[in-house]
Amino acid sequence: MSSKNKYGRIDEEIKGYTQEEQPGTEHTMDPAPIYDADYYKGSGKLKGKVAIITGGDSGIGRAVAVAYAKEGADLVIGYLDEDKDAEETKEVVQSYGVRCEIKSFDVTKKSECKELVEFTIDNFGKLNILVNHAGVQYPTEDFLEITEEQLKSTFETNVYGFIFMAQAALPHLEKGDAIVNTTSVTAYRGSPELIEYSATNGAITSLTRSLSANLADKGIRVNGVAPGPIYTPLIPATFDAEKVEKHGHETPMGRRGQPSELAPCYVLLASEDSSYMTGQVLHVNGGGFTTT
Ligand SMILES: NC(=O)C1=CN([C@@H]2O[C@H](COP(=O)(O)OP(=O)(O)OC[C@H]3O[C@@H](n4cnc5c(N)ncnc54)[C@H](O)[C@@H]3O)[C@@H](O)[C@H]2O)C=CC1
Ligand SMILES: CC(=O)C(C)=O
Repeated sequence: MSSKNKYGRIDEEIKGYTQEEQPGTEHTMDPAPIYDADYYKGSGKLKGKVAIITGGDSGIGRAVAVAYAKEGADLVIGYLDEDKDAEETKEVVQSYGVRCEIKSFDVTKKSECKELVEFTIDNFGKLNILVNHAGVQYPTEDFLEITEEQLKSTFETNVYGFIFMAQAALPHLEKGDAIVNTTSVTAYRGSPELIEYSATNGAITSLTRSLSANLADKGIRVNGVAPGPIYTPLIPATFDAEKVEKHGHETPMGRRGQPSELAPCYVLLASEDSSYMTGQVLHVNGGGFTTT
């Protein structure tokens, strides 16, 4: 296990490199992302809860899985096809004494989203928390080169997938349960080369606000987290080596974030500690970006 937290690694310079395909893989990343902060101690905030995390095999999703495990939640991890990462996540999560099941699925297919939820109910008998995190991005400098296929993939994964998962989960959610959606800083400040991706994140932010209003009277809360530049497989799998090397350098804090630095926000939004919060987005981005 490569990434127990060391504060000393947070500022680490990273030499640029890339991965061949998306989704990328975490077990091939060097240095490995930090997903398990040893200063983060659980205190039973999610004890007895069952959570689904889409895209939970790696990156931010993996760090959320580890923090949820430390807080006592049983987990189902949904992911596209990165079996080795998913197995590794399952192993780490289980080391914290909770149950974890993993399932490969395609979030763009409504039927497979339904199957992931049914798999959860079959294994755990209930569902309390849905973390919508699976996503794709295709950096494209020339707006005219955004193909219909790319547009479809981005919207079907990042927007349709979130809605399909929420629809599948809703019949099982009760008062006190929660949905947490991952959006992005790009929804708030735009991105010249992630145009349709930023638009999907704008949609996720709006979805979060609207669904929160729709479900408020049921006592089901819907909130979001908007990460800035975070070191995950998505980055070397989609950006060139120079961008990977400089990722996050533009932020006021002058560095990329690590997945472990976001996980506490996902714990907060899933737990009773945020019982009067709904329709909100927490911004974890190294500072300075517009957050309204
Ligand atoms: N890493 C970053 O700098 C930022 C990431 N984000 C968001 O984080 C999410 C990406 O996660 P990261 O943790 O960065 O990277 P990651 O590469 O670890 O995660 C991507 C996940 O999406 C899943 N996925 C992709 N297509 C799928 C499909 N069709 N069906 C099921 N699962 C699918 C993959 O299996 C993988 O687990 C996205 O929603 C992205 O918008 C937002 C802002 C910044
Ligand atoms: C900011 C953002 O969404 C990425 C992927 O860098």
